[in-house]
Amino acid sequence: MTVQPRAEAFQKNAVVVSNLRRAYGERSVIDHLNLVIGQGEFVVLLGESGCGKTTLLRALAGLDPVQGGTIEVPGRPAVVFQEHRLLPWETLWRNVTLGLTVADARARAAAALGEVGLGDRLDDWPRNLSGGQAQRVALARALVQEPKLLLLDEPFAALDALTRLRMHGLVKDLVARHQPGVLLVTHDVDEAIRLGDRILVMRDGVIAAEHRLTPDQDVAAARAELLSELGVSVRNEKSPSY
Ligand SMILES: Nc1ncnc2c1ncn2[C@@H]1O[C@H](COP(=O)(O)OP(=O)(O)OP(=O)(O)O)[C@@H](O)[C@H]1O
Repeated sequence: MTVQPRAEAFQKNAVVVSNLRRAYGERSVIDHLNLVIGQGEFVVLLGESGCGKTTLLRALAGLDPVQGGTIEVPGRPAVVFQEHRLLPWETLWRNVTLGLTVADARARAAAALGEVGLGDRLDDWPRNLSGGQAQRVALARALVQEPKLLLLDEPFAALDALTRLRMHGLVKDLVARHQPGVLLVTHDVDEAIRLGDRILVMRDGVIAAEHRLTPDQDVAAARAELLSELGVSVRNEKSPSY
């Protein structure tokens, strides 16, 4: 279990999770988990299938009840899922501002869609979008809420490799501009290294390891270490066997 330095917990707009417990019946899936996400910090949660990543994300989103501990989130988090979850009967700009009660909704949607490169598609329909474009609309819909916490549950997993790389660049830019705290759930070690300021390796409902990445990071070494923590054997650092 990783306990963050106390100083971080007092940072403005930080997300603070203390001693979190989430159980299904008698079975604990998350047990005494502690986590701090600073404003503008990009945290990646990496872990094998079934270790509790989505459970943690859903608890942070306020979608599920918890059985112990506390979660402090500034404002209402925005979530982007693996599927875009756009409403097919609404135009793109209406999808982006659905649930927002603001007078200038169309202008806000135009700005958000502009930021994801779809400023000329306001009146288009979800059915006319590629997978990557639909995920960009989902991102615009999240960012238009100006969240202090952005939760990303494998939003790039269904995209082809090239589109995924482009989305990484876009998300990195958007986060730098808007400065929400981010928690990204992924299985993809390279995605974690590319995007994260900090990578948390989750195992059996707790954070088993933590890596803070620096710009001059030795990527091959970080990848080898993460794969080993995930229990994946590698033949050598340059050609991981996954
Ligand atoms: N509604 C539920 N009822 C009972 N058990 C559940 C429920 N949802 C999840 N679980 C269990 O909780 C554990 C963690 O699930 P979770 O979906 O958080 O894992 P994950 O790390 O996100 O996995 P994946 O990477 O495959 O999505 C699993 O053992 C799963 O079977």
